[in-house]
Amino acid sequence: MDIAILGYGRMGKEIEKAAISRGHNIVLKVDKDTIEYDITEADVAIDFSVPASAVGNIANCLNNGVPVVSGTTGWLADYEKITTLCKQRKGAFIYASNFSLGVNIFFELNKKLAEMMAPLEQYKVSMEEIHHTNKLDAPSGTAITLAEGIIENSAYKQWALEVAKANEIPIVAKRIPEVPGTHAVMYHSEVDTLEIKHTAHNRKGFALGAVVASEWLVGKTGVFSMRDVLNLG
Ligand SMILES: NC(=O)C1=CN([C@@H]2O[C@H](COP(=O)(O)OP(=O)(O)OC[C@H]3O[C@@H](n4cnc5c(N)ncnc54)[C@H](O)[C@@H]3O)[C@@H](O)[C@H]2O)C=CC1
Ligand SMILES: O=C(O)C1=N[C@H](C(=O)O)C[C@H](O)C1
Repeated sequence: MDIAILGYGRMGKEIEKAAISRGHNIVLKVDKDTIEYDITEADVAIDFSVPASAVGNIANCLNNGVPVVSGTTGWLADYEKITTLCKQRKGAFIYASNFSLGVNIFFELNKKLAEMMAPLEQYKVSMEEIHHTNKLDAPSGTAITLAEGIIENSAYKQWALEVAKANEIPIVAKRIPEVPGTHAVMYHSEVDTLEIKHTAHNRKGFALGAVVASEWLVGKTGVFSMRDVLNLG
């Protein structure tokens, strides 16, 4: 396939390597100083840019009939606007806060665990995410997806950064140089702590997942998630 990379930063460069290793061509590399480009040169576009540019980049793909995979986090206030546009244009779109296989299995475990812990009032949930110091958003998109998975399956109503009220899930966001991404969900009681944790050792899993998602998306119409790509039900 001919792939456009929108955002040629840490992830854009990793996606380029993963795509080439799977036999694809990179026909466009768009970054903040790219003045003009024709997105229709690509069979599919993969956006890992910055929160402020993601919506414009995705809309440009959908308006030009190019399927688009989005991994950029921090723009979800406009998610409905994008999914509406995708349906209007009969386009193809996937967003995932995290494209790695391990985290997508972690998402499923987290939902199942939340369901099991929900009746046990002696346990209080909390979350921690750790990322490199260049990250623009907090909490991470992955932490938000994990919190949403708990909210769907328990009496918790909302998440909050650091200080949480009753019925809110407290998320601590730490920034430490070079950390690719670590997420933990903890249930504390007076007698013990139950913890599930995912630690990314590098960015290869995110990149491979995004390329696999782009291969899966081409030829389809609709709004999809990694659950569809990985057939997780
Ligand atoms: N969903 C997932 O699996 C993952 C998501 N991410 C997310 O991907 C995004 C990018 O992460 P990194 O590559 O680490 O950041 P980065 O800062 O290394 O790269 C972002 C790039 O986007 C460029 N950019 C700025 N404006 C642009 C525009 N208008 N069009 C195209 N590019 C533009 C920047 O100049 C920069 O090169 C972040 O939102 C991050 O949270 C990161 C890793 C995994
Ligand atoms: O910015 C990053 O680096 C990452 N961002 C994603 C997120 O916000 O969850 C995914 C991964 O944790 C790395």
